[in-house]
Amino acid sequence: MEAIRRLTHPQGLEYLLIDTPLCRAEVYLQGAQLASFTPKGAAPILWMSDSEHKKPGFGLRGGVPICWPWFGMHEQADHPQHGFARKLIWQLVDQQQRADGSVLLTLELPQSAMPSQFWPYQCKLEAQIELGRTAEVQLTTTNLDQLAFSITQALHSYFAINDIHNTRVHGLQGCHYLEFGEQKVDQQAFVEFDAETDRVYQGVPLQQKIECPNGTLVVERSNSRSCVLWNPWIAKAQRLDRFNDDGYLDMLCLEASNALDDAITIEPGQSHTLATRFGWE
Ligand SMILES: O=P(O)(O)OC[C@H]1O[C@@H](O)[C@H](O)[C@@H](O)[C@@H]1O
Repeated sequence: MEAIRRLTHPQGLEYLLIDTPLCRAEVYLQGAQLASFTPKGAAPILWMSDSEHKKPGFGLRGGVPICWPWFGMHEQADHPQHGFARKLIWQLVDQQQRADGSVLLTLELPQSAMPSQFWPYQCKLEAQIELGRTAEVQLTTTNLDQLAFSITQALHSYFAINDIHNTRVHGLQGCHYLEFGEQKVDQQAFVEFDAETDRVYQGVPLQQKIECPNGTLVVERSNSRSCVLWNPWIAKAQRLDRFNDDGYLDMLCLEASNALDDAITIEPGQSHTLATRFGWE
């Protein structure tokens, strides 16, 4: 069987199915979205909502959505939450199987697909997804305009932690975060969960570990000044589309971001690459 196959989901979205001695993964062209990733012989690393219908035009609720060129709500109400890149069709521009058994995919969001009412700048947006025993997603923004522009962004990873009541996140002790409008500091050695959690940590170390019953996930970020920790808990799970009421029990988002005040300004001719890498320890 070929290691990389291009398939079409029954609802119409095209995706790549990667099956190598190292891992099995799916990457949707919509949003350049890594939708599943399982190292061979190990538990799945990424979570996908059981009620996700995968219809074109909806961001997939799971895997690693790419939030770009802004993260979260925009100050202008008609701008979609988390930007537009996650709902558009990207192009596969390169695929490689490397000597070490890993696969490297390169996808690009064509400028012509970018809605000019939200994004008047000329730029190149490229995602590289490397799939081996670990996975890495890199998002490179290159300014091809005459003017500088600023972005916020996130690689919004949904991790399959199999029991939120028995999950701890390490690597955030002493870090400042903003949650529901309040500035706080994490005092404990680890974060545990017993309520809705929606935090933007700023100036955090570049590695966190998520300890859950399936094992310990190591999550690394680069060129990421902030990270987001999100679990909707009971009431928000009930409000969310394409999210089962009990979906909050086995997912946790730990997102590589440049969010809020951490906007990145990119000068003409310059590039910026945000990346995250994750795998079982
Ligand atoms: O429903 P969306 O647009 O995919 O967003 C999901 C969540 O994404 C998180 O990153 C935000 O911190 C949450 O506030 C938000 O609810």
